[in-house]
Amino acid sequence: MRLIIRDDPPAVGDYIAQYISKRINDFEPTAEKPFVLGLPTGSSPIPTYKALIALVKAGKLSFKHVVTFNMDEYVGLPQEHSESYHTFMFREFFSHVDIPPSQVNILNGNAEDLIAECNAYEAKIKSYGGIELFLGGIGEDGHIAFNEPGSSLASRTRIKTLAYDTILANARFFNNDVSAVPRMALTVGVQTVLDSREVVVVVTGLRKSLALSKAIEEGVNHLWTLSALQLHPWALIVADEDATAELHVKTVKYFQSIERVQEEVVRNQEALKAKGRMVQAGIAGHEQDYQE
Ligand SMILES: N[C@@H]1[C@@H](O)[C@H](O)[C@@H](COP(=O)(O)O)O[C@@H]1O
Repeated sequence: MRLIIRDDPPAVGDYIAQYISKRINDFEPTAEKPFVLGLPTGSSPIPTYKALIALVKAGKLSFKHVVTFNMDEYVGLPQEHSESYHTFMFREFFSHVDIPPSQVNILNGNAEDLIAECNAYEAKIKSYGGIELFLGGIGEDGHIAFNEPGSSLASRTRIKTLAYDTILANARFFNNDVSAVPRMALTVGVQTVLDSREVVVVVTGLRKSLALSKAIEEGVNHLWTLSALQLHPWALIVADEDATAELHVKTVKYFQSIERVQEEVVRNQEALKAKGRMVQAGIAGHEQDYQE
């Protein structure tokens, strides 16, 4: 796992957008071989979405051959409701980039058969050969997607009852009316996230600091579902300074030293590539990056 620390949410957003952009561009997606991207909602990814939109507008990135799968959706909230994750995604991101709407996948929380909807979602992800990169956020209780404390770490897409903490936290999007927050959601499982080839998680703000320390400084634990990332071979958390408040100085220093080494490795790899050796050795793109 790697942890990158930046000063504030906009700097976190810029870092992640550059990172995702590089991944997509290196992948060279086509209609036959699209880049499959998992996406979250919430306020934390908004700076990333803004920075990705800017890259598209600058002609440096295209979503034409990207297929997306969103993490979750409320159950029973009309799709056109201002706080449905469907509305959120089009408002904050999809309407501003060149992705064909037919390549956007979001769980239908109003499906007649919710279990069939979840199973079909898993099957559709599989039909694309899995998710290349899953971007995620976390709740204050360390949940990823809507995998609330106590969720099975082997879980897949399913119906979830929201934890009281999450209902309270999300009431801010419903005029602070707790009774207006849906009680259930459809969500990808922890295992669905772990199955993707790469996971990138944005963690910003002081209110996420306890969850971050629980997830990376303690053991894998179903009460802090983000901690399952410790089992992933290619996981990256990008946090702002505020979110690191509960971490040990030693932890922060360790990850900062990794970042320095990583920069050096990437520089060396790029120098080698420039000399044409990488191509001969058959090493290209994704594999050349440094991983802890
Ligand atoms: N289901 C979503 C999560 O995917 C998201 O990570 C979390 C945090 O939201 P925010 O970024 O607004 O703190 O909110 C909801 O619970």
